[in-house]
Amino acid sequence: MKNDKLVIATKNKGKTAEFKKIFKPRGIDVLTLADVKELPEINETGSTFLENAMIKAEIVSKHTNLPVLADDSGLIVDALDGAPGVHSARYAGDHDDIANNQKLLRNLDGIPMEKRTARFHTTLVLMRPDGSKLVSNGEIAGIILKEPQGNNGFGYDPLFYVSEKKKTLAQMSQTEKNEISHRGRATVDLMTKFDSWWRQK
Ligand SMILES: O=c1nc[nH]c2c1ncn2[C@H]1C[C@H](O)[C@@H](COP(=O)(O)OP(=O)(O)OP(=O)(O)O)O1
Ligand SMILES: [Mg+2]
Repeated sequence: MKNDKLVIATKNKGKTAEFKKIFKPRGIDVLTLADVKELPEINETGSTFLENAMIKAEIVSKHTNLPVLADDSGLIVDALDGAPGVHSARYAGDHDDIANNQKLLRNLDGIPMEKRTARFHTTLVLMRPDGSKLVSNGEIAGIILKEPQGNNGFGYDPLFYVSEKKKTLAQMSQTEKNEISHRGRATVDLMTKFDSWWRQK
């Protein structure tokens, strides 16, 4: 497993930091899209997390000729019939976390705490240039607060309250978040199959 390279197919700095923390201890050399030259355009046109993760994984693994891990994730809010869902990154503006959080709060205006239930979802696709792949999923349940709390993490973290921990994801350290988050859980699920998949070339 020494000198093995894995490209994380994300432009999201928050995701990148979380994945580096997870994969570096495994002796895997983690590259990101910042290391990829002449990256083709990636349009997330899928209607499911799986479709979008597949789009990212396919484009990047073909282009780099390396194994790639792609993450598509988002926030599913019950009172909004599952929105923003696959559109989480583009809910209010293109990758504008502050605008996205404000729009979420506006759309939940007047909704009482007990009806503000939500979950984060992650689908991971690990793919080789030959198209062979591993897929995993992870979720975490929470409640959307009426105002943000905490400065860690990224995206919707300051609004996402985890009852068991009595704090938001943005009030947790990266290690604490990885232990319980959708992304952390999807990664644990992936890792149960990873070692044997990674060795078979
Ligand atoms: O742990 C999380 N904590 C807070 N917010 C999160 C989290 N995980 C996903 N999210 C939100 C951020 C973004 O609004 C959307 C993901 O969209 P998604 O397309 O998967 O990622 P992205 O466009 O930011 O980066 P990229 O596609 O290059 O991986 O869900
Ligand atoms: Mg995206």
